[in-house]
Amino acid sequence: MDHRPRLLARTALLCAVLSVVAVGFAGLHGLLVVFCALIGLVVTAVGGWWALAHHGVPRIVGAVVAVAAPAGVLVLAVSSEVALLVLLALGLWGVGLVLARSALHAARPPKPMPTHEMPAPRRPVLIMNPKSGGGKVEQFQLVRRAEELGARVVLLDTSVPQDVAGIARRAVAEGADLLGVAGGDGTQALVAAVAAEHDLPFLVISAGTRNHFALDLGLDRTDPATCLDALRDGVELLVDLGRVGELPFVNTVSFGAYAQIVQSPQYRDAKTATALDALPELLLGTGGAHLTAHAGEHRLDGPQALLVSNNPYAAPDPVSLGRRPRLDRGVLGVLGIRVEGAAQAAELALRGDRAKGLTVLSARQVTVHADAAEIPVAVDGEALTLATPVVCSLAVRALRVRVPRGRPGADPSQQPHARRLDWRDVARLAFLPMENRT
Ligand SMILES: Nc1ncnc2c1ncn2[C@@H]1O[C@H](COP(=O)(O)OP(=O)(O)OP(=O)(O)O)[C@@H](O)[C@H]1O
Repeated sequence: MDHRPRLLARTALLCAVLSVVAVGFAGLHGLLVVFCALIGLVVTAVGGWWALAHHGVPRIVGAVVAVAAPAGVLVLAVSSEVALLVLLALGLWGVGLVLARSALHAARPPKPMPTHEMPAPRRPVLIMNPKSGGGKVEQFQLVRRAEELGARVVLLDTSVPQDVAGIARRAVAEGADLLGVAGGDGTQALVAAVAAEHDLPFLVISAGTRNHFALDLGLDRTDPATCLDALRDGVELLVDLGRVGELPFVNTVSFGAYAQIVQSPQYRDAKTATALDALPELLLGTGGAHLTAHAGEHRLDGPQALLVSNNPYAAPDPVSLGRRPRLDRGVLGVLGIRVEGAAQAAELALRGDRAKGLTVLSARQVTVHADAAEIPVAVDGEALTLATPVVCSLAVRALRVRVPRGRPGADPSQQPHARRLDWRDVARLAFLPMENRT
């Protein structure tokens, strides 16, 4: 029997208790510092809301408050007599959190996606975008390396818009027995759909800028050439393929504020300035369509931002989504944000993913209605406009992805511990007999 999870859980609880004891030793002063830190968090969130949701003077005041509040708390904590004890308490709490997450992770490690042995392709065709990732195709000599492994390479001419799905279909008609892409996730999705349509294996080469799909397949994002190893010694994963309206997607479909901002022609050149300019109207509900989403039996009314993903992300954190441990669960991840004022921004800061303004769920289908005939939608990061209602769904395990047998992220149990933390689970793990823990 593995005692590590129990040991980790008990140590985590011990750290948490010691942290409380340290605050207790610091007495009234210590409690005051902790209380001020919480107030500081609330004031920072309120300042942040004013900075994002307003223009002009209120924005400047909000930004100053958002920066001054944590600085003030820091000065107060350092100058107080009990600074060391408070620091110790914070340190213990931090270590406790890390250990608690590790304990839960060790008790129920996510299982890797099953792999399937399939014969190597004999007529692989790889579509490569020389502009992706700032020129990774040339930087990593992908054309030469792929040809050495027996692949035919089609280099995209990016001087005019290319019908990538059409190129892939032609390759299939000419006898390709594998399709692959060295390019961004939008291009990956278009060719993946053609591969799925013909039940052919699909090869992902992480030559884009973000490579989110490659990341969640466990591929090496630092060296796209390693993805070509799948041609020599590969296995297959059966993964889900997203569909939004008539279009395929491999990662995410985004509605609301983000989708609206990336539509803006100025966005590519000045991302932050464009976002700051558009956010007040979008957050206060005057700048975009009113959305209503139906996800299974749930209804999300008026989310300012809505993210639908091909399988749920491990950490329901709207800022850094982390990664999807599996791509074959047959469900969409749904993340909706609705923050209507400074009070709700403060609640979000204090309660994180438990705040009312944040909805996290999974569903087999998501339908987005709007009070407009068309809405901006970002599909795998590409800015599009789609007719409403917009329906998102999944073709379950419809895509055969050929990946190298040895790839760095194959085992999700080795990934950062992003699971939602509930101290009751930690206590159960620490003290209940094995069979009563769930
Ligand atoms: N179908 C296409 N036809 C012509 N040019 C294209 C096409 N798709 C992409 N491009 C060009 O290639 C550039 C790189 O696009 P791509 O999305 O492949 O990579 P990226 O932007 O580096 O990666 P990511 O999508 O991860 O940000 C685009 O800016 C565009 O100019």
